[in-house]
Amino acid sequence: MLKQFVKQLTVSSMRKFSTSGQKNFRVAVCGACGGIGQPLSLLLKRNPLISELRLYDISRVPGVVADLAHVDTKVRVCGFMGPDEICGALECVDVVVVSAGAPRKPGMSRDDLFKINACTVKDITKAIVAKCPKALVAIITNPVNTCVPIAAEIMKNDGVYDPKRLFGVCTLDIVRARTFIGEVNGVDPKKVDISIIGGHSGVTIIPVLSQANPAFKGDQAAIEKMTKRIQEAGTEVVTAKAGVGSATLSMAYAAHRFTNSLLKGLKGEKNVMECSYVESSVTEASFFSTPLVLGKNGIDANCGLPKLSEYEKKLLEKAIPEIKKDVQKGIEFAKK
Ligand SMILES: NC(=O)c1ccc[n+]([C@@H]2O[C@H](COP(=O)([O-])OP(=O)(O)OC[C@H]3O[C@@H](n4cnc5c(N)ncnc54)[C@H](O)[C@@H]3O)[C@@H](O)[C@H]2O)c1
Ligand SMILES: O=C(O)C[C@H](O)C(=O)O
Repeated sequence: MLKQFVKQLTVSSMRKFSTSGQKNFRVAVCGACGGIGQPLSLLLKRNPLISELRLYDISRVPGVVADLAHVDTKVRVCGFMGPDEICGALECVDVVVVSAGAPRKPGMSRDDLFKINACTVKDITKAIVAKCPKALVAIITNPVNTCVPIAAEIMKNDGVYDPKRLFGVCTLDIVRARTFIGEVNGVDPKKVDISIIGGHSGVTIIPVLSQANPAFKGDQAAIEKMTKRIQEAGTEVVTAKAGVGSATLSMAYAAHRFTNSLLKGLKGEKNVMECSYVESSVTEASFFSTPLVLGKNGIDANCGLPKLSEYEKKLLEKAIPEIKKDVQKGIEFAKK
């Protein structure tokens, strides 16, 4: 019955659109009915670059689709529920955003989610390989540092891996840094330009405060305090939510910003830049986040390491072994 309802709402989902036009991209959200997936889908429903939004989850899809479909924008909303329907969700999409998987509870590290989420990422990647191997793939699911290498290995095994098209979403770290620096500097957060390099967990999150624009106002103690606040901001939310999840609204906002940048790049817009955790030769870690220029094929250029202060160089030294460990864990899991 439920499945029939979902299918009714997907009647036109298989209609093909040319992606040579500039504003008719198809985007799939995997984990669309979750805490991040729902507000993210709402933001995407309002995005003028999107013609079709495919919502995939293992439960609650009919209700979310019926609700979202009433929003008065042109974006067509289609629902797909359960593993039997994932292929329909991914057929010929341009961008896949993956937020499927469990969030942290207080006391857990992101790495503690590995056991629960690694299989989810593996299964979704297999479907991506089968149905939309050329799509840009943005992974939100934690632990990002490990989930992205898992997806890369699965794609490699099937001979469809293109490192320019696979991204770990770290945009929430940037969004937070802009907010916190805006508060301290007394400026509009939207005017703050900051890069965050490394990965997306604890000490692997390296805010490059020395290059912030406008310059970060504060002595070394203030720099260290701000660095720690940005590194621990996810835990701040997990603690405040007291067992019912982690960041969802700010994450949906950040994921929409990142997805929109991917779409602007695909559309051919110039100078689209985002930091993202991708395969990299910039440091010894084979995956690493640095500022990237986005274009029609995903990554156009990796801008490499920004200039670092002595303090940031020490943060980098500490982060690299952690990221290498996280990457290795993903590679070993994918090989099993
Ligand atoms: N990258 C980041 O900055 C960042 C920020 C916040 C949260 N996260 C991570 O995002 C993930 C999702 O968080 P949330 O708050 O939305 O969690 P949630 O539990 O509210 O939602 C997750 C959704 O995924 C669905 N799901 C589970 N297994 C699935 C599968 N195999 N296929 C399809 N859907 C499946 C669930 O049904 C649920 O609707 C977590 O792993 C969390 O740690 C990452
Ligand atoms: O902290 C978490 O577990 C979720 C996410 O990675 C975040 O940074 O908010």
